Amino acid sequence: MGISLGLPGPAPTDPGGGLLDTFGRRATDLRVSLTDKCNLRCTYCMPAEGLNWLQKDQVLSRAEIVRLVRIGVDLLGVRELRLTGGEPLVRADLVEIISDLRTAHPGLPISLTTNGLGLDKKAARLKEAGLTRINVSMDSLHPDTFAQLTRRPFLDRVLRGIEAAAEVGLGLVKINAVLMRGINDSEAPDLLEWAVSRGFELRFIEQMPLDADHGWTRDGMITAAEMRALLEPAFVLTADPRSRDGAPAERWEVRRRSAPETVVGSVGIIASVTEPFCADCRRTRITAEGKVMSCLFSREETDLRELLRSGADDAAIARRWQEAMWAKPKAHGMARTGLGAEGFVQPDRSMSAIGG
Ligand SMILES: Nc1nc2c(ncn2[C@@H]2O[C@H](COP(=O)(O)OP(=O)(O)OP(=O)(O)O)[C@@H](O)[C@H]2O)c(=O)[nH]1
Ligand SMILES: C[S@@+](CC[C@H](N)C(=O)[O-])C[C@H]1O[C@@H](n2cnc3c(N)ncnc32)[C@H](O)[C@@H]1O
Ligand code: SF4
Ligand code: SF4
Repeated sequence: MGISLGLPGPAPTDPGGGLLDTFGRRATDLRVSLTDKCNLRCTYCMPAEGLNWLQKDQVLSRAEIVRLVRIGVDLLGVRELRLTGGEPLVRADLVEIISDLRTAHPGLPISLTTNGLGLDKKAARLKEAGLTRINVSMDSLHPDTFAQLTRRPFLDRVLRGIEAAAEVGLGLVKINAVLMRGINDSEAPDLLEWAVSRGFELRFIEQMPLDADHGWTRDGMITAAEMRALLEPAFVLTADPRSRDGAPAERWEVRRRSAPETVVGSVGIIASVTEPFCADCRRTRITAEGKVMSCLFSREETDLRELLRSGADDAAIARRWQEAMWAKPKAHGMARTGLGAEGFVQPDRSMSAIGG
């Protein structure tokens, strides 16, 4: 695939141009999906029966991942790396991949987004291999609600994983919770109390239309404004003075209403639907099978695996990556923001198959 028709001129081809798009944004934050497989079936992401998993040889190998990251960092201005999936912990060579990446890039921030299953056994090795930080997804502290949302009864195992990550010092542990109406929305204050009392940074996430079941509706989702209202009876939230710096999460300082003089932590709200942050988007994604997706909602994908496997040199791969990013849509895969609005088409890929 080349440059989209109608773009103002060709993509910059000197590597110094970085991963620039036609709206002047430069991607410096690389998200690599290590696998499409997962051991949970979250209702807002996967269908109950799972998906047609990629064959082993369709998935990027350890060496291919390391090479792509090196091209991103050394030639294209990537400054931060996130490993995700699917569920990255199901990848047997995860520790080795991180270790290779750390050896190649001693100063690169490398973080992992995971559902936490099996993290209790791997946290120490991940830290030793050079992982900088970790985000763990956990939507509920009630076993039944957790099982309803993930279709698996594994809350205890996730909690053990979070504890282990904190114990080995995997940076500031962030917890991701998608709020779903009538399921876990009433739990928002309890989740926040749990997180601040343990020193974790909780982030509430607006549900996006990226579920394989296509069950998302604009009216059904919990908005950022509702999230803040849900927290208000128990907490005072004030804008966090730290710079947002292109992050999806808008951060708020948290004080308990019962003791409003003390800041007890911070909470993030990720409002991809109602308060989008596309104008400052710095992301480039690579799927588990080696396709560049310039936006979570892109309908265009650019294959790098074929180049990797056909002997192309680094410069050719960098150029194809630059072309893909040059064609990045303005917002939400379109020329304007508007998830669920008229003209919006949900991508064929669900969140797990993109790399959330
Ligand atoms: N619209 C949109 N939402 C995103 C994007 N990247 C992540 N998100 C949302 O943000 C949530 C949290 O992502 P994480 O992988 O935990 O990390 P992060 O918030 O990007 O990064 P850190 O705060 O630095 O850890 C995801 O579950 C998505 O719902 C993006 O590029 N676009
Ligand atoms: C796709 S998962 C991949 C990593 C890992 N399996 C996990 O769950 O953390 C990454 C993040 O995407 C979020 N996510 C999945 N589907 C979503 C959706 N439809 N809307 C918003 N966030 C979603 C999950 O809650 C999780 O925090
Ligand atoms: S959100 Fe993460 S844990 Fe849940 S089904 Fe999707 S990939 Fe798996
Ligand atoms: S929807 Fe696309 S443009 Fe908007 S923040 Fe996400 S990846 Fe960036």
